[in-house]
Amino acid sequence: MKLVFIRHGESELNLANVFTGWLDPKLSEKGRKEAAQAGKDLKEAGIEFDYVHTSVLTRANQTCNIVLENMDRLYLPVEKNWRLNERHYGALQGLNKAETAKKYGDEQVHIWRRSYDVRPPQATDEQAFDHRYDHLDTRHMLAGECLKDTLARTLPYWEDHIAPQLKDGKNVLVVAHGNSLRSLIKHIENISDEDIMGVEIATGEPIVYDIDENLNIVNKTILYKK
Ligand SMILES: O=C(O)[C@@H](CO)OP(=O)(O)O
Repeated sequence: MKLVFIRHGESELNLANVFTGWLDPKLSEKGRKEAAQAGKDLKEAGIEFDYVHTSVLTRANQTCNIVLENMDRLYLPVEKNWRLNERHYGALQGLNKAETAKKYGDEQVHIWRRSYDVRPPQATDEQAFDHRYDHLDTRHMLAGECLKDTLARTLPYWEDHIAPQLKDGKNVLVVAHGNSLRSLIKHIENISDEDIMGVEIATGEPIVYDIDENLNIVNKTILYKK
């Protein structure tokens, strides 16, 4: 079976070097091109999907549509779920990364960005959750996550939605975010808490796994043409 992860194309806030998390920017022009290229590369590689999963954030939804359009597969079923959202960046959301590093130091910002279990400062509930999360009990949700927290809410989605489809012999595409994908990669590749700090995911590059029926990874390739 094939399992493919794609981080959304560059967003307007990636371009502006702003902590994004659950903020909802659109793709930049470069981001739209990256998504189109990813779709073309997947088509050229002859990969067919049975199911598609994405978050409830615009940059991932746009990427998903552009990828499927370029594969001539817009008809595929797509499931959208908040559990695949980017890691919630708490009170850092909306701040410029370089300015924040000047204020708090590079080391502190690196810890907030890449440590496995240090949370960023929490946002207030009003800042943290917009109307699309009204159906969830946000009182019990974190308004600022470390990667460990992100994994705690992506893992149930993996176990209940994605893994059963792979076990059933289906090919699955997941279009999500740098850190929601890092959390899933940590899980499926069994990466240590320390080593995951060094794992970076590029925008718009399909990560293609061949998976056996026990969900072991047989092969991993990254498709890119820049
Ligand atoms: O701002 C964010 O939400 C993420 C992804 O763009 O940034 P970082 O590289 O710090 O994980």
